[in-house]
Amino acid sequence: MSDGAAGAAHSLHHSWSEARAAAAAAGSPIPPAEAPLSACAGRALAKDLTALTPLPHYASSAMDGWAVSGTGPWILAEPGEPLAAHQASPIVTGGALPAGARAVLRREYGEIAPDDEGLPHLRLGPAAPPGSPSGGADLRPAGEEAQPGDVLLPVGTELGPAQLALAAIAGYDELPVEGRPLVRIVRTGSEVVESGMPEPGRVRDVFSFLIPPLVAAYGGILVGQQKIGDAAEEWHAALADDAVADTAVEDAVEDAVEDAVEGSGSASAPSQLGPADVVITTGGTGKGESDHLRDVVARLGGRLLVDGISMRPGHPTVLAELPDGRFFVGLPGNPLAAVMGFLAVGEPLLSTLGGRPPLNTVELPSGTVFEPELKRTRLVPFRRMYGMASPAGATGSGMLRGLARADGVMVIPPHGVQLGEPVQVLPLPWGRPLVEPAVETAAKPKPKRRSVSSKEPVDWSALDA
Ligand SMILES: Nc1nc2c(c(=O)[nH]1)N[C@H]1C(S)=C(S)[C@@H](COP(=O)(O)OP(=O)(O)OC[C@H]3O[C@@H](n4cnc5c(N)ncnc54)[C@H](O)[C@@H]3O)O[C@H]1N2
Ligand code: MOO
Repeated sequence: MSDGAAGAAHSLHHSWSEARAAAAAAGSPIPPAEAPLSACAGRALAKDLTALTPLPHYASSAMDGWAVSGTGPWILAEPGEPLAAHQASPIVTGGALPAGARAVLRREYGEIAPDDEGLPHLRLGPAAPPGSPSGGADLRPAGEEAQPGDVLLPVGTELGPAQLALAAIAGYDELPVEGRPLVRIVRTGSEVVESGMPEPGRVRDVFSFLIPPLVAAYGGILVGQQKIGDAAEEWHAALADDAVADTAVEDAVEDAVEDAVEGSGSASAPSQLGPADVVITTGGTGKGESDHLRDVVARLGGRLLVDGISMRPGHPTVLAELPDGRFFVGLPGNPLAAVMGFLAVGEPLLSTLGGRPPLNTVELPSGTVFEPELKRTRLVPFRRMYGMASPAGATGSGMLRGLARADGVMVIPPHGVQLGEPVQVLPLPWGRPLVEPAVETAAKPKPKRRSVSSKEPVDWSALDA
């Protein structure tokens, strides 16, 4: 460890609330930017999305059949050629209407038969409704959905599948979206294995499952994951941002953004290196020989903002800032400690960078007594039972059973908590809601009985009442 880092470490030991405040104040919201459509899922539009052209942008057929002009019988013209009166040409659903077409005759309503001179012509078949096709039948006029300049989606709209589909059909390849932090995860530890039941001394990786959903829940976009061992040079190579100037790597990152968005929160997240606003490391926060985080921060000219938090578990958590503007969030290797470290500094940092307020605690009555434990906040996974927060059990720093059944995390102050006393709690993104959803008590008005005309669509909504 360098002198500078060691010197800073002592004075940077924060309380739980100081650490959260320091992380929230460390950065400022990332400005809006254009992003490829494939990287926009879950993000909010930074400007109104307007129609660039009429929607649809050309007049087309809504049915397979013939585009026709005037009344039948019709002389057959080549597909796509302009039609004069009493001419028709074959057309498929979605096909561009030829100039002069006034309607579409569905395939099942027409038949091709020889005329008096033995030439094939189109006439109405026996199944055709009388008078068909009426003018405009089975056409999709250009601009029937929107005119150029119409607002398709207002600023602030969260982009989901339907909104992205609308943007795509309106011809957009990129959208202006709210700024969101790009996040890279570097998992460390030569003892960590990725599959199977490891031998003693080795451990199965948990962070590829735990961290990506936390990143996504608090507004980060995962752009890459990497696993390294314990060598100092490996750490340095992984955390130095040499990759930024490398266009091949930038391409890889673009692919990674797409993969991360498609499989958001999945364990099969990409493993490419790439530029990121925030790098989250796991393990190596201790002061052992294989713990290099603080050294690398010092070597890269960075500054420790938080170096240890008076909390349990997760006390060795680190937050650092680099001269290139990146942040490092150093999470302890113990699984539960890492989640708590993430809640302490990762969540407020990502929320701020994404332009959102940090997560708020809510109050629940404590289902048990916590004796005082001076100078240390305890973070305890709990289950909501009968409206109270009850510790989930098996909540040691290296354990996961408690977390696996928890709805949220109790923030126990150093002076302890009495049974039934309100305690601050934080939600977990995968937990049940911490507050019971309000029960709807107002009686719904009884739907009026009315006769249903066979021509009107039937309103089945009364069945939902
Ligand atoms: N002498 C001291 N030793 C330790 C202290 C201390 O104050 N003095 N603090 C302890 C506390 S508290 C914690 S928390 C850990 C922090 O450890 P590190 O962040 O340095 O992490 P590692 O030593 O690399 O690993 C700790 C533990 O976590 C397991 N691990 C690591 N990565 C993974 C992973 N991807 N999936 C599952 N488990 C993982 C690793 O095998 C170790 O068992 O330090 C204490 N020691
Ligand atoms: O702070 Mo450690 O996180 O208790 O195991």
